[in-house]
Amino acid sequence: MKQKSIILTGGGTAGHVSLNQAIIPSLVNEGYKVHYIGSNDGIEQELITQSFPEVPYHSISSGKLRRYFSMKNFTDPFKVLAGVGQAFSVMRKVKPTMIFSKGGFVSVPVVIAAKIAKIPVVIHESDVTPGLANKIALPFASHVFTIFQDTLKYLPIDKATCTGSIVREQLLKGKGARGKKLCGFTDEKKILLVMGGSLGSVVLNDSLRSNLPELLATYNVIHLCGKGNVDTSLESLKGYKQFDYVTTELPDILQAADFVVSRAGSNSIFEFLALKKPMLLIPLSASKSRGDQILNANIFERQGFAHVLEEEMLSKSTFMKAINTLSNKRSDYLEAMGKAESPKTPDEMVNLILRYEKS
Ligand SMILES: CC(=O)N[C@H]1[C@@H](OP(=O)(O)OP(=O)(O)OC[C@H]2O[C@@H](n3ccc(=O)[nH]c3=O)[C@H](O)[C@@H]2O)O[C@H](CO)[C@@H](O)[C@@H]1O
Repeated sequence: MKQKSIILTGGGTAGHVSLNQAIIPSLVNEGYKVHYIGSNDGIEQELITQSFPEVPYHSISSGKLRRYFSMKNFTDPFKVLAGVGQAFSVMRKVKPTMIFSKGGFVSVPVVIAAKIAKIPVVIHESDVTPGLANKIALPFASHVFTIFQDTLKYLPIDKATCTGSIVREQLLKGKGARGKKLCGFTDEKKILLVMGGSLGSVVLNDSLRSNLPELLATYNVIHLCGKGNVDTSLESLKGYKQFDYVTTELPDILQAADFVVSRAGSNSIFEFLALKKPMLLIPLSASKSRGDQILNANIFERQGFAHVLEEEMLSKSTFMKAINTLSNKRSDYLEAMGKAESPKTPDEMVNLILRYEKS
């Protein structure tokens, strides 16, 4: 029997790739030949080709979908059109039984091409409110899966299902001792992990660094600061370890951490929840985004998993005060997180997705 193929897409930031990384091993176990369509300059190319060399990566052209005025708004539709053509020819060659899209700009031409090629599309939305790319993709999709229950109210009732979170299995297998060794931490101080999402956050980086002398008196700090944001002048500081972006090291680093300070991208916060890490969330403000992280963060705070500090309220003193709250209420957060639903396994998610493939 001929091996079945499936095409995954999604990118722009790691938040639009994480779930794909999680399900690739399960799809391969199910006997599928997995292909990936992404852009040629997005983070997805590195994440997929480095971890899954057996997955053919097809890069296409795609345009950014902006909510603001830019001259590029006149040229990008042509890039999207070119991307549709490129994605269509990949589909004719690969003949997939379905497309799974995790969103992000690059997924738009892929989903449109799938409609033209009459290939079923399933999409996934991990934030409370659907992102722009997924909103555009929705009419072309057979089904949409969500992590948050609240997302269902923004979607057609007959084609949406909430599955809860899925965390890549590798992240659950870290060793704290290895994480500490990697950072060169030898004393018994608690470890604070600061992570500004997959791209890093200048706001979080600045807040942390302005409080470092005070923080290092009590904590060891691991800082995932984003590509190009390592401050070499701080490299010799005892108890402070910076990385721009980590891949295979992340499970050990997460395991080593006692607390987390983070943006509120949905993949990250569900990973912290799965690993029971009390978290201070500083969501990306509504002035810089559609406000999705604020909604994600508020839901976590209501459930007792997180303390939230709005970006507009962020200062040297509110940052330190929030860290103290996190530390003082650590056992309350752990108790609430202990009662949370466990994430779905990648195998369970794959079984749900494959229900929509072309027979
Ligand atoms: C600026 C922006 O558009 N942010 C969006 C983006 O965030 P972003 O891409 O930051 O997404 P998430 O926080 O959801 O996920 C980040 C992923 O990167 C991984 N990671 C991070 C740092 C690192 O060094 N190594 C590593 O592997 C994390 O484990 C996680 O799986 O997508 C999210 C999910 O749609 C949205 O909620 C965010 O609003």
